Amino acid sequence: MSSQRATAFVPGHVTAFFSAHPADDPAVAGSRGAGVTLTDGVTVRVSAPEGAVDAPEGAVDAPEGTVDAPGSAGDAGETTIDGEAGSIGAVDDVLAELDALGADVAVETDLPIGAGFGVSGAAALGAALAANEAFDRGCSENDLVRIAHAAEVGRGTGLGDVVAQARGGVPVRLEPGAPGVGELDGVPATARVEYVAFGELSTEEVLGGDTTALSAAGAEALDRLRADPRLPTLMNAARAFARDADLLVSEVETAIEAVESADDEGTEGGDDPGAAMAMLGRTVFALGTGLSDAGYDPEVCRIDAAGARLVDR
Ligand SMILES: Nc1ncnc2c1ncn2[C@@H]1O[C@H](COP(=O)(O)OP(=O)(O)OP(=O)(O)O)[C@@H](O)[C@H]1O
Ligand SMILES: CC(C)(CO)[C@@H](O)C(=O)[O-]
Repeated sequence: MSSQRATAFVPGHVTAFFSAHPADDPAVAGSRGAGVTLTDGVTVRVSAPEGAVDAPEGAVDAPEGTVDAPGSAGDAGETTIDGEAGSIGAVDDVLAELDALGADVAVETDLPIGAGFGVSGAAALGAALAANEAFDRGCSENDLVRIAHAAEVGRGTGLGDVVAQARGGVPVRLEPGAPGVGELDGVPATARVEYVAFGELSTEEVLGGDTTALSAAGAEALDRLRADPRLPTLMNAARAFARDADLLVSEVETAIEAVESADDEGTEGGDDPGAAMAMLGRTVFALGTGLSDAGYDPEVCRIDAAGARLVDR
């Protein structure tokens, strides 16, 4: 059935550690690693222009010349980010792939952009889910994840966020790539998540540089998590990764240390999973109450249980 407007919600995704696996084929390119998906995420509403969706049988024809031919994309639509005109390259590429360039796209998020929450991947995947529905394109979920993954990888704004966001929970990327190529597992867990974003770190710059040392550290972290798929091990491996990959920024290092000290002084005996750096942003995240215990004023959400989905809005 065709509908002219559809909305999707896609969880934010914080990568705890990763190794980069570039390839010419964007479905094969990606990352290994692990992270957490968040109940804080990105909502994407797509509106198809009149006439861009095949009219149901028996529908009255619109007067000639007033609408585009059924199925055509028509003139380029508008994208807004939190109500302001803007653009996200991966979203444009998703719309082009779905022959939906005429769509108006409204991206809404409380998450900061460029600070390690995978907002561009979420926007791309949300646009794919919502445009498929609004334009009645008939793609499967795997098709849409593939399209969004290829757009995100093609733009250099992420490698593994889209597949993780499609899954939800605590995704572990065992093999890089889109559905049918990559392989996912997960840590079966839920938790409160706290985070403080201090600023942006350019994904394109890090991925465009030499990733050899980073990827070696990411491979080691993944081995540790596979041997013990639990949240404290995820956070320990993430802290070691940020240090070994030489990505740790000073504000985040200070916050991680403050969380550790507050935990040592706590009455519970220092068993909190602690804090780590969000890849790739100047952002610290903690599982539990570590950041608030350490005197920060963090945003608070939870691990998202469901993954990307269409919503009634
Ligand atoms: N206000 C904005 N600030 C930063 N980027 C923006 C903004 N508006 C649109 N963009 C676009 O959004 C994309 C941001 O991608 P980028 O990979 O830097 O961030 P991200 O997806 O939020 O997360 P991550 O840091 O996890 O990779 C880019 O394509 C950029 O051009
Ligand atoms: C490269 C990356 C860290 C950017 O957010 C992420 O996409 C990932 O883990 O592949």
